[in-house]
Amino acid sequence: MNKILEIKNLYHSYNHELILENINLHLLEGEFLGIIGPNGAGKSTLLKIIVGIIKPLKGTVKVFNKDVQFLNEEKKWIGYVPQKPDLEKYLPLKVKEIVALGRRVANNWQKLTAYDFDLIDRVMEEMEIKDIENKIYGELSGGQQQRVLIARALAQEPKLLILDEPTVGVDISTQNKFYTLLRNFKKQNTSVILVSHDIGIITKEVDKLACLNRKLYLHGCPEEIAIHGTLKELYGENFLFLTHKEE
Ligand SMILES: Nc1ncnc2c1ncn2[C@@H]1O[C@H](COP(=O)(O)OP(=O)(O)OP(=O)(O)O)[C@@H](O)[C@H]1O
Repeated sequence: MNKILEIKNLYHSYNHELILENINLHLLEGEFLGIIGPNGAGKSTLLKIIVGIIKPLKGTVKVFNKDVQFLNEEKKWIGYVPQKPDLEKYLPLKVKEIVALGRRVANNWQKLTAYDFDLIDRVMEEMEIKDIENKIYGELSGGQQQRVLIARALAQEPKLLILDEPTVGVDISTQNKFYTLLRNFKKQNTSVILVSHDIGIITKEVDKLACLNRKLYLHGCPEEIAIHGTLKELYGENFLFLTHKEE
């Protein structure tokens, strides 16, 4: 199977403080990787490096077998839902216009076709925002905005979908639909990287789990890795709370 992502000996620092240390991981086509770790562990930073927003201090990051800094056309195959999007940018836009932006990236800013419009409608229906398609993004609730951003990424039909805590502020019913959607992606061979604090759900849904706290503690199948000991190491005794007291 094709390698979608390969990270080797990655380091990153902010203001001389090491945030990511010797990270090595890879992702195959159609795989679903979950990343967990406490606040400040470097998860968002790692995603930003994978997307190419931040240049790492050291190490290599290959996406679609190419150095991420040199991606051109391939950039449109990456769908990214950031944790804290730049809201100002979208304020005057309607919901359907933001979702269409995702589609425009994918079709190289050409005139939208019937297929594009159909897809935009479909993802809005899937994320249950069709009824608010004419509302202004900046006037929506946090959870609604999050659904719009997910729909925008889906409209890109990405080969690699990167989600930074996408279900924060989203109600349970939408969360469930969202995870069903992610399972469908797997069938279409889309690779997914999901950062979440919901360890209960993430360990159930993903193929591979990466436990990060500046270093990568574990990277493997959730069933195979000794998650109990690692969570304790990552989170301290509070890990029981994080795992819904199931451990
Ligand atoms: N632009 C920046 N400049 C300086 N420090 C930063 C910057 N971005 C993040 N940091 C710091 O780097 C560390 C890792 O941040 P990051 O957002 O990657 O963590 P995280 O694991 O995503 O955390 P959370 O779970 O709270 O979202 C934190 O200590 C943060 O304060």
